[in-house]
Amino acid sequence: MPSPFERKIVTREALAVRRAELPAPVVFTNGVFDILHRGHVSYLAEARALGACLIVGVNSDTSVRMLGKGDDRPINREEDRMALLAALESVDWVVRFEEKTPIDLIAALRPDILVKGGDYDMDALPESSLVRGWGGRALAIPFEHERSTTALLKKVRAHGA
Ligand SMILES: Nc1ncnc2c1ncn2[C@@H]1O[C@H](COP(=O)(O)OP(=O)(O)OP(=O)(O)O)[C@@H](O)[C@H]1O
Ligand SMILES: O=P(O)(O)O[C@@H]1O[C@H]([C@H](O)CO)[C@@H](O)[C@H](O)[C@@H]1O
Repeated sequence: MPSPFERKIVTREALAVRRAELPAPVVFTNGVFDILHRGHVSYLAEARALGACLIVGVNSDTSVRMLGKGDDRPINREEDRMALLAALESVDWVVRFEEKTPIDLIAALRPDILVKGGDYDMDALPESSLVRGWGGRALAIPFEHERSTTALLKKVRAHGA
């Protein structure tokens, strides 16, 4: 039987239908979240605190392979990455996207606030212009903890060598 938190995992279509009844401001972020770490959970908590609900767009496995992160990525398959995110208190909804970028998903959900971590220059992202186009905000949350999936994998491989 699925865990209760798995109810947070929904399709783009189902969430778009419910968009009008979501508590505002609606915050949106996206990413691969291949090996969940402290940097992720801290920024997701901060993102949630910016609004009344948080939607996380998650790259499908096919979509991750388009990003060039490495032949062995993702390490964790999409169902697992989405379940871990859904188990977090800060996360209200988890939605998979199949494309290389979350542009179509953002256009379907029209969030009030778009958030990424501090490794992104928001002014350089087409997603930011999209959200700003309907009066929304786009901002990056500065890193509090220097962590990354890539660094963790390097560490694991160095120990295994
Ligand atoms: N250390 C961190 N602190 C805060 N936010 C982070 C951190 N690392 C990543 N993020 C944010 O988390 C989201 C998902 O990032 P991502 O999956 O690329 O994490 P990552 O650990 O950097 O992975 P990879 O090493 O595979 O690129 C992005 O919005 C990114 O800006
Ligand atoms: O986990 P990542 O590498 O932060 O996720 C990517 O973010 C991209 C970003 O929103 C724009 O460069 C996005 O295009 C990509 O699909 C991943 O979600």
